Amino acid sequence: MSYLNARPLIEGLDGDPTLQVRFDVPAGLLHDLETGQVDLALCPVVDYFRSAEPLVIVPVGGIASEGRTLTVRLFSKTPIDQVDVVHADTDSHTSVVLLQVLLHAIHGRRPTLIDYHAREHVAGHRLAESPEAMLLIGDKVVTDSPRAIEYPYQLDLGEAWHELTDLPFLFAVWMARKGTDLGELPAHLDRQRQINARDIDAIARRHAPGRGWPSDLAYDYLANILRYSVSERELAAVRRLAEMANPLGLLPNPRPLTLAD
Ligand SMILES: C=C(O[C@@H]1C=C(C(=O)O)C=C[C@H]1O)C(=O)O
Repeated sequence: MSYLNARPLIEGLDGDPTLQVRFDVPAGLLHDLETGQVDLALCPVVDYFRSAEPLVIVPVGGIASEGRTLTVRLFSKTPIDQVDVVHADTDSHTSVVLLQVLLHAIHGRRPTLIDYHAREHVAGHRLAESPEAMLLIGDKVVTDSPRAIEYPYQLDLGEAWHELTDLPFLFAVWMARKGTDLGELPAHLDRQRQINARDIDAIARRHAPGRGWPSDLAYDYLANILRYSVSERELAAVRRLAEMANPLGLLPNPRPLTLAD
């Protein structure tokens, strides 16, 4: 996964001669996992329910927040309870489902969603069309943030989820195809995450400038806003999301969560 928020899980792995690491936006990862091009991917959690191949969750690391995320946000020109069309970032799988679940649960709304190639439109401030409402995820929310004067109504999806459910939210987690022999890899990833947790300041300073993040904000984001370990509460959030999304027809295959052994 190519965003800054994956570095606390990835740092140290991409220089490891025993591993081959590939980077893509979240929505690109499932394909590589399904087609066997990679053994393990930090997939959006909804991919677990959508994959053509049965997957297992490898709960040694994920991207989660307990409350606000900073980078998963709906930007709107109209009040959130009146939004009826949303341009949704095609980098995302999970947040597109989460947004629909939240708007339905909080405001009783079922907006129409339109695919939005946000990286092309937003990056470089080429906001040619300027949609009425748009869901954006990842680094671009900070580095190419839409102007508050144009988008005065904003919703942080992690915060709205926490207010609704009192749970953290898990956006992405390591997944593998069921039956893949991962050997020592899960233990290795678990260890690396723990090593990186002691080094977040250096990780933020190393990766912020190249991505256009202010270093202090990158540190706050990685150290205080997001979390990377996966406990029973994060898994409970995935189950709750699936329960809420299923009646809306968003996750037609509500499989029980299978964890890698
Ligand atoms: C917090 C974030 O979580 C992300 C959101 C994802 C999604 O919506 O599918 C997938 C992976 C995570 O990186 C973010 O990238 O802003």
